Amino acid sequence: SNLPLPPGPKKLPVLGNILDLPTSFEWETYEEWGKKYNSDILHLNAAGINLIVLNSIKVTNDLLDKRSAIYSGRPGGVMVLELVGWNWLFLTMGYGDAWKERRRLFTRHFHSSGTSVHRPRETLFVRRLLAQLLDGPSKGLELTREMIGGITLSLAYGINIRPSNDPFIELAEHAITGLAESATPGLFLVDALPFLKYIPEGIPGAGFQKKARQWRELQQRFRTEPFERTVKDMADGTAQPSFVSEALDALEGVPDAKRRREVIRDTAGMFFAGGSDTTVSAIHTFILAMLRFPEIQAKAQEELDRVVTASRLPEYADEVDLPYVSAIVKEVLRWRPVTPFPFPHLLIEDDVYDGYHIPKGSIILANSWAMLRNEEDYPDPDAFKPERFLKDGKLDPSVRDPTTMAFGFGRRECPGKAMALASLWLTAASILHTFEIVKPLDKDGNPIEPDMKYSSSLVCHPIPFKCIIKPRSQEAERLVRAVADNTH
Ligand code: HEM
Repeated sequence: SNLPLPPGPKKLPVLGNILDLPTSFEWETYEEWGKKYNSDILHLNAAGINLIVLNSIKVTNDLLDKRSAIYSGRPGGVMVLELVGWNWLFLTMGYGDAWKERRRLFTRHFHSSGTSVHRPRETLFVRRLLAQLLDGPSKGLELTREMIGGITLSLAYGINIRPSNDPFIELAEHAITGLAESATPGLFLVDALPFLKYIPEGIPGAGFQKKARQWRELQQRFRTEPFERTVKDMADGTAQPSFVSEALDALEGVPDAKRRREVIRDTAGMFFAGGSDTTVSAIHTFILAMLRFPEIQAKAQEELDRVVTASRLPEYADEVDLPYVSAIVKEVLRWRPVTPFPFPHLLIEDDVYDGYHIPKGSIILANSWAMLRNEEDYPDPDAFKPERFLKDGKLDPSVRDPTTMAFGFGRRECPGKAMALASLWLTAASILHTFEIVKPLDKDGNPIEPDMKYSSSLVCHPIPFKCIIKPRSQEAERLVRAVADNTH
């Protein structure tokens, strides 16, 4: 093409920008570069690989949404993922038939009966969480992580998850730690240096080889063990309804059943792989924000007391009458995005945009972090301010909804969005209604302030912090125990 590439930092021969590329909190550097080069679309080159960074909602919508037929690939042959063997997750698959088949299977499960598939199970697990918090007020972070793991595994496999130390949750957690680490955006650059692949394990600096071997073993167990358990439970007649049981039932008499069974097995893995760490990150940010801003917590509790009253727990049907709680959920997703850089897309054909040539094979990085903090839509973006979404006591539809950016874009948009929002909303409403989130005290009786730091990875988490989640009143404690007794 005779057209120029989008602007970006000066490139060295062969290496391109590889020496300039940030390896942590990349989204912040790319936002700064956007300002420096006065462009919402940037071009970088990592030793021959074209990277296109999109820093605004307009450019991202124009390309990833409106031209999604050519912007929905995934960078193939990501070496680290291949080494660990995660290519069976459809999150990592290119835009082709294998991806389409799995994505269709996944979404059909939720579309057929909508929210009734996941909400009852989410309600059960959230209520169980409340009872567990009574006995472990300082274990909020661990208990919410186990709860989300339980919801995703239960919906995928119908396995009866133990309230704590469940072996399937532990296996899945360990396996996904490997995925999260190996999929960190900076590590994509290892692909630009393919010789790293051949360095023997013992050599210093090649530690990732050894890690990759351990991660591979866990990945293989995660792929098969929970699925085989459901198959066994179905044979014994003890299986609870789940994605796997319903999809396998529908296979009766279908040709090609062996291959399809493998497709079902691998699609089921996406529930935990896509839905666990992400939703946990959002819930932990919610807890952190409530700890840091007690006045916002109190306002939400005032709303809950008025609408739900102390005699019962919040339910999904209350959502429309609890705009402040809903605004908190939106602000959680905006203020500290779970995936500041969603999983990269790949452009599968040459394209032209705004007078720029965008080469086929470019890796597209949509900077959700920059979009969710743009000052035009969200003045004073650093502040945690649920009020920005409200007008006259209602959600204000004229304020851009962060959920249109927090869950990715185009045909690759997160298919678990509704489930994630439901889990997050009910957890937030239920904890706020019955508990108070407070800072623990040090030995001198002073409150321990959370340091508000975050990890830099594909899925970002607050660095673990201390908090106490204690019942708001004896009445609240009695209510939680009574409901828990009825749920078991
Ligand atoms: C707060 C929670 C969540 C957030 C922030 C989140 C965010 C994302 C993002 C940003 C993507 C990439 C989109 C893109 O490429 O443009 C994605 C993909 C995906 N998510 Fe989620 N997600 C969440 C929860 C869930 C849940 C609960 C599930 C399943 C039960 C799930 C399943 C998936 C799957 C299967 C994909 C791959 C889609 C594809 O490549 O076609 N996610 N998610």
